[in-house]
Amino acid sequence: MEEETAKLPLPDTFLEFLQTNGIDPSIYPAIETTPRYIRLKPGSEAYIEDIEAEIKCKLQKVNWLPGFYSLPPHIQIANSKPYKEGKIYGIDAASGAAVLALDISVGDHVLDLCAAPGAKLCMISDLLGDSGSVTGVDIARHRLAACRTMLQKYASGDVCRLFIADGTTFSIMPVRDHSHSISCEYALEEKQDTFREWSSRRPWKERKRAARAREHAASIVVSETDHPELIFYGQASGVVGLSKTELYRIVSSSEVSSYGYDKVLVDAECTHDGSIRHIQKFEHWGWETLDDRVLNAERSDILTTLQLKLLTNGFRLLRVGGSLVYSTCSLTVSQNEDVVERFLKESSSAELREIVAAKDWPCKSGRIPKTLRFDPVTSQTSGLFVAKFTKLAV
Ligand SMILES: C[S@@+](CC[C@H](N)C(=O)[O-])C[C@H]1O[C@@H](n2cnc3c(N)ncnc32)[C@H](O)[C@@H]1O
Repeated sequence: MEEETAKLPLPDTFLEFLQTNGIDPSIYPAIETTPRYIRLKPGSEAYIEDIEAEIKCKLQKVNWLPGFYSLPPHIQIANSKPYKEGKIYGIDAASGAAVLALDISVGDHVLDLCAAPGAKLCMISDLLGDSGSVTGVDIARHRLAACRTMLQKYASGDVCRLFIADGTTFSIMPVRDHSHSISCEYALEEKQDTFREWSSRRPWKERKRAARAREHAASIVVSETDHPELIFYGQASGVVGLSKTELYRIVSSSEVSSYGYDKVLVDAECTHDGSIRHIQKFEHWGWETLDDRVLNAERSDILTTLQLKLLTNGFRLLRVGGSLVYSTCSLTVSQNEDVVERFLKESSSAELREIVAAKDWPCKSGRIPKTLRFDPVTSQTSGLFVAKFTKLAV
């Protein structure tokens, strides 16, 4: 281990950080051998041989994760034809596992509270097909715009809607009743105030208003007093034909218990220290920037407070009996098990659940039983922490 650590190009401050957090530094050199992963767009199975020919390598099926294939670490897919044509997604297998942990069923209404840039949201949407709905929320406009581009590229957006919003206060319910979108009478009554089919060419007035909002928004942060800005909705997302009053309706907690989301993913903002490819980028960015983006951030309470708030609000929007998955690509205890413990202490209706599918996954248990940790050495994936909760009736 000492030999491996000595070979790392990691600065001492980061090594100290890893030691303090009980993180094995040998996960970083493992980048040389950790495979990359792709997920096939459903319907592209027939093109496997063409895809292999285009990216010039054999795809290895990931037996524990349907639709996923591994590639040697040096293979780049971004300029390949199948990637540009939307036949394959670049997504780590651990991220795929976090989505599978949600156990999505046909017709589910799913909330993805930190959605951008959207690899998991696309997977959720593909699992739903043309049933249910996906609501993606993110506070960063440019990142959520990239998510919209991804949905359009893969033609996966039909049941999706995307809101720029603060996930700690987001309150919009899923649209369970789509009858408004087929009722002409209703559409006529609400004509002035009703969402029509989404188009990238927004009416002039709306574009002007959005541009004004952008100017006023302090950098990327959304004003808490504004309604969340809807930047995309698909034809079957339940938004078409809905009035703005209906969309932004405030609901009581008892309504949420029955009509809230069936599944919620909180893939929370974190220090990304488990993402080996992210950490590798500091070689280009300059290791000194690691201090601000990882080390100081981890030391500050702001990040863990944000994570707890995102988890708490995501859980608030869940219906009774629904499931929530909390994940981060940090491997520190403070951003994972500690957040889970604080949340369970404060939320009497929350119960930590075993992730049943995980019996076949190459990961280990977190410090709290039923939570999971993926890392490059154990799992041959990027680092990820995953915990699953259900909402009890109290
Ligand atoms: C780990 S990334 C999510 C990755 C995403 N789930 C995916 O699969 O592509 C965390 C995201 O949280 C967003 N974020 C940070 N603070 C937020 C907040 N208060 N509300 C909503 N999103 C937030 C960031 O902009 C970032 O896009």
